[in-house]
Amino acid sequence: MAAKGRTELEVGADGVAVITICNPPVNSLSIDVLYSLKESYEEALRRSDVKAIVVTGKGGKFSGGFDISSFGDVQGGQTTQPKVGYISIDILTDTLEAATKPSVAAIDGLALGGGLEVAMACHARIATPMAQLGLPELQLGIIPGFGGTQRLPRLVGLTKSLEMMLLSKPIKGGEAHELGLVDALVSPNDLVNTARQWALDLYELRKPWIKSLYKTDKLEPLGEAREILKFARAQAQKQAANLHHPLVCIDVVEEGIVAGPRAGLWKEATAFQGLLFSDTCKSLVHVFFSQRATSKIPGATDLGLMPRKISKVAILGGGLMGSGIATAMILSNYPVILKEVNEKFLNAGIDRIKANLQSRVRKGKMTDERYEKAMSLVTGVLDYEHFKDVDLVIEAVIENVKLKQQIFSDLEKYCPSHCVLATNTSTIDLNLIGEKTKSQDRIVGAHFFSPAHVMPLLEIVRTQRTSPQVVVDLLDVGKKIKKTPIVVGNCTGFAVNRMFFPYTQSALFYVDLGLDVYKIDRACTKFGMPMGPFRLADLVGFGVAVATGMQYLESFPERVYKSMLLPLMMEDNRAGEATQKGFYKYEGKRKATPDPEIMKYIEKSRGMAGVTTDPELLKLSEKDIVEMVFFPVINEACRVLDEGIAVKASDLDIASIFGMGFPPYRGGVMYWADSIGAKYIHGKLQEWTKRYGGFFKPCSYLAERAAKGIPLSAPVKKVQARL
Ligand SMILES: C[C@H](O)CC(=O)SCCNC(=O)CCNC(=O)[C@H](O)C(C)(C)COP(=O)(O)OP(=O)(O)OC[C@H]1O[C@@H](n2cnc3c(N)ncnc32)[C@H](O)[C@@H]1OP(=O)(O)O
Repeated sequence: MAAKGRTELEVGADGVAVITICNPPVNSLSIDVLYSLKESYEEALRRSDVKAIVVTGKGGKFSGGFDISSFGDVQGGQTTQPKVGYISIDILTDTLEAATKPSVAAIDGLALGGGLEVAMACHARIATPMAQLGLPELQLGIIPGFGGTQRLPRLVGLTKSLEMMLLSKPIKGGEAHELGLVDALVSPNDLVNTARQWALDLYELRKPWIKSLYKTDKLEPLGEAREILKFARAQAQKQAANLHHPLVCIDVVEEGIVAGPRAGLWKEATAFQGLLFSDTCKSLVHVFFSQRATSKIPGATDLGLMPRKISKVAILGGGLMGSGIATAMILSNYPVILKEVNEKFLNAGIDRIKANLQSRVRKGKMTDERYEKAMSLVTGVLDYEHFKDVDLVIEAVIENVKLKQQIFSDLEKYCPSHCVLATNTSTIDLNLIGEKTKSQDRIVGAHFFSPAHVMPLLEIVRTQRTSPQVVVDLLDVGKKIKKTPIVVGNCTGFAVNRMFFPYTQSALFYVDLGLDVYKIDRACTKFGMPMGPFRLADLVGFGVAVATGMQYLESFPERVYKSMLLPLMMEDNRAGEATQKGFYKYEGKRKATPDPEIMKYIEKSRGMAGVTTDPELLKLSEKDIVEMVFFPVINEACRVLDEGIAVKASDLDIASIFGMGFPPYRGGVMYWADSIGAKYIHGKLQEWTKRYGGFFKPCSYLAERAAKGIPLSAPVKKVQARL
């Protein structure tokens, strides 16, 4: 089998051996690369014409870390792994760091995970200002495994190193220099030459020859270190109580501080090995590759089309969504025309954009200068005069079909013929919106999630007539504004909202049957959702929830539960967080407090539904509740796949994580479903159908796969995808 990457060794007349990591696209450290690194080092150490060593990466990237694509093979036992500690101790510590010749890492682009760990085993590091350095392993469910838990605290101190590891947050070259992680900052053109000179300076002892593993000056005294570790443990528990590996990371760091770095390295190597086989790691690696796969769209991105240049964007509507979308655009330097119907609404829209940006300034994420520059990209208008040279329009007005139809026929008149015409509707069929135009080939959905400048998902909706070029254009804009796109087909609710509609629906149903609102929310948050269905309904607002419900009722009447609870509460101006009261009370800073008063609405709703409460429901465990809320979501996700609305199951995993906050460490809704098994889910849905009725009826896709033992995520063959 051909080697997966290698290193190259080149010895200069100055006596410096430059070892270059070559494994495109990100110079990941496959086992082949690591063995080759060891061989190159051994050769450099052997050769009498080599005085010192520089390690760098090909093509302006040091290394993106250990080869994640090999994790699957390792977990499945398809490849034999080196013995525990071989890479971190035998290669990086006892070959690189303990070498009799000094080495310097020359870092441009990425030095992530194993990449940074290799660099930290060198005796000095030179970086460019734009280089990104970090240990993001925890986002893959593992811990740094090549000595990072030991060397990073010794180079930047405990507090900063824990922050970088626990938040998987890389830093730029400049900050790394200030912290002492890198020794000098230079331009990319000077990088290798400066590193060569530095290596020779080390060789000549003109500069100190430092082994990071044995540095102690940055480490806090033991008492203080214990306090920092205690605080980190509490924070890790608070942020993700279901996750074990952040605590393992802290334990391993502690071991190095208490028992010495060599003991720390051993503990790290053993823990790394164990975590590599955990369900959390498997799920998070699935998420990593699924996220990258969302922008590979059959029939669009495989046609060799290049995205067209989008120089100017127009947004219609300066409400919550429109202003959020405008904010996302200007943050990525797109000039934006914001159109409203009158001066008052326009000013309110501009003020919202200002408020979005000011909040970033307050949090220290944006300078005043950058704020001014971003705001200068927005032009507020009341007519279509400025639309003659726009390349992309995003309509974000209220969900009214007639209004949208009018707008799209106006857009056809005023925008140039190449302009992409996008709508941010969250539910309305795109064919209906474009019905009065002849521009169906350039009409597309650009469904953002609120707040649009924060939420990472962009649902791109394609009708049967939308041209592949338009999809490619929008994918490119999505990438530039740093969104994760999923491309889906056209139907009421599209993929994301449709899949998650049963989340609230089933919850409302169980409340009528006697289950407690807060118990349901608690079970869902313990499972890992950012909020339960009732807290979510409060956040979205009952008005929106009811309006969306009406759309579903029209399209899928057989599986909409007509609860009266929301309309009843709305009658008393109890419509969610915006009215300070919904299922919770809101006082002060968005703190949600349970409110016993809701019982009177629940009792009335139960009476109107004519249902008797089911005492069996009161005995349910949290696991049962989670199943009862999520299995209908899985059922709908299966329909979405079966109908070809989504291309692949992993897109729905990403949609559930980035659109709804489904816990990534469970791999997304379909991945989680397969971990439970179609047969079990089908059996439960059938049982509830008998007991409670048609809302739970398993769809044919689910029934068939359960019967045949086929995973729900296995590719859909029989239907022609609607894309
Ligand atoms: C023992 C050690 O401690 C363990 C480790 O090192 S674990 C690995 C730690 N490293 C990481 O977590 C970094 C993961 N990668 C990333 O965050 C991002 O890919 C990046 C910042 C490096 C680049 O981002 P970006 O430029 O947007 O490109 P992106 O599309 O993500 O990646 C480009 C390609 O490289 C692949 N890739 C990125 N990092 C990789 C890695 N570490 N291993 C294998 N493939 C990798 C991606 O899958 C993608 O492949 P594709 O083109 O076939 O889809």
